[in-house]
Amino acid sequence: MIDLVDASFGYRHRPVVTGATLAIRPGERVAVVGPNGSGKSTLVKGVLGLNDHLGGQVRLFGTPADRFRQRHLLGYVPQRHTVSATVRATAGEVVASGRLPRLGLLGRPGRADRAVIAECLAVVGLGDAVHREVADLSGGQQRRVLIARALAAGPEVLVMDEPTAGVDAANQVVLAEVLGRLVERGVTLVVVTHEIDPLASLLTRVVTVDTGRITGDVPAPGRA
Ligand SMILES: Nc1ncnc2c1ncn2[C@@H]1O[C@H](COP(=O)(O)OP(=O)(O)OP(=O)(O)O)[C@@H](O)[C@H]1O
Repeated sequence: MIDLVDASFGYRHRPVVTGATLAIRPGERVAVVGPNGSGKSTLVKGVLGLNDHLGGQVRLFGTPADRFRQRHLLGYVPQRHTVSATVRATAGEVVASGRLPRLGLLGRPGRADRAVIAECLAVVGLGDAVHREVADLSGGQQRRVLIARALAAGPEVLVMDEPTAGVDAANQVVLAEVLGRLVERGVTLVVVTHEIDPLASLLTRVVTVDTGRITGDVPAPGRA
């Protein structure tokens, strides 16, 4: 699904991650760990085409990244605690924005799209929040709205940047349950995280990044 060979990524032509070789297969649940500033976000953003690809190969679903057009197959939950306090929108509207890549020429959601949007909110445990303003939701709930938004396009791989950061213990359990439901549906997960423990039962593999390099790639604890 994701295949990097000696790949480098960075910003404004300055490399941050170099020599990254990594293959992620369907059904894997991969944690990306490492110190602050080591390049974890840069690595996953590079896979998603959100920064500069400065060298090496990136293939997505078997296609070189620069020719890959099925972007909806890769969902992304960015590193951000909340949606945005400056945007007034309902949870349903935010999730609908994630459906845009799958809408037809008219760009208006039909009945089937609305059903997908409702289902995505249900998967993240917010089935009753479709008409609620996101600004009125807690930080953990807003994080789950962002996961639902990423799911709305029907991705096969979900890349999440620190989904549990800044979320209290109770909500971490809820988030882990949400991710467990995604795993049951066969979604492949790539999760940048500082906290492996809340996700331990889900993970199959742990990739370590340090000073811009992949320095470790091992089965998750208990899977060796
Ligand atoms: N948009 C950007 N423009 C320029 N440099 C950036 C940008 N984003 C990150 N960097 C730099 O890239 C390096 C790695 O940052 P990155 O966010 O990938 O690390 P990280 O491992 O995800 O860190 P954290 O755990 O703190 O989120 C840092 O030196 C950072 O300053």
